[in-house]
Amino acid sequence: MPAAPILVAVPADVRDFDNYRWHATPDTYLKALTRVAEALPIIVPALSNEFEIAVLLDRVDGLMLTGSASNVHPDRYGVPPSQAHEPFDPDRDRLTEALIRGAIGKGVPLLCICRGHQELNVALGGTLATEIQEIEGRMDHRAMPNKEQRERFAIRHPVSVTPGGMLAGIVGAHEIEVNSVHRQAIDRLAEGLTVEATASDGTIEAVSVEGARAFALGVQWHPEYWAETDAASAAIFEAFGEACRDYAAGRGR
Ligand SMILES: N[C@@H](CCC(=O)NCCCC(=O)O)C(=O)O
Repeated sequence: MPAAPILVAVPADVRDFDNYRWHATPDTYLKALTRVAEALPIIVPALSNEFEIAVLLDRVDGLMLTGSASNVHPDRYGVPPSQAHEPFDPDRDRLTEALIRGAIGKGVPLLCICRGHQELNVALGGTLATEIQEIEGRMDHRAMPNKEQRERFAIRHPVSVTPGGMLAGIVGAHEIEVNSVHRQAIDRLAEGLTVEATASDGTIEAVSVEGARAFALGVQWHPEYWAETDAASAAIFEAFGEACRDYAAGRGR
């Protein structure tokens, strides 16, 4: 880790355990940021009514959204909520929507993973499909239930990377193997997003923000899980770290 590392904001999930309400984020994302992007992660509590988003964004060099078992509340994309959409984390939804819009507006580098990729689409006006494994022609993108993390993240499938796109430039391949731990996916793509990768069943696996002033990428899979061992996963975190360093240098940090 450099002496003056870049600072990357990581919005927290809200979880209740041990008789407390926690604002927390999984360690895999934090280690991928420190070890591969060479960034210092700053976990941001999902208390967006307690501070100014703009003040936070003024102080960080990047924003990374993690995956989570919770789903974006369907009210945010105009679909009536049902049990199939649960569980929810409304405080995270409120925080991430404001951060995504603020980061894109300001040109802060943005990496959105799994739930984060779905949040990016919703924040820009798109919608999500739920329980996609029940839709005719779609694959099962869920992890095996009740297994250890090593086994849950072991199931891979290929994704086709859009030739000439931002992701292709990062991973240097037309096809990569990705892990898959989700049951929702982008349904209507938000205006302003470009598809960067798709699965063979048509699932949108990666997007970028058209005309973004900095790195702005969403991936439906989990590069953080293999960031130290898989070339494509490492390349995504390295490129994000580089973009954050460029952004920091551009504003004299
Ligand atoms: N909840 C959404 C997002 C999926 C996601 O972010 N998965 C990360 C891992 C969650 C886990 O470990 O269970 C969906 O299911 O599509």
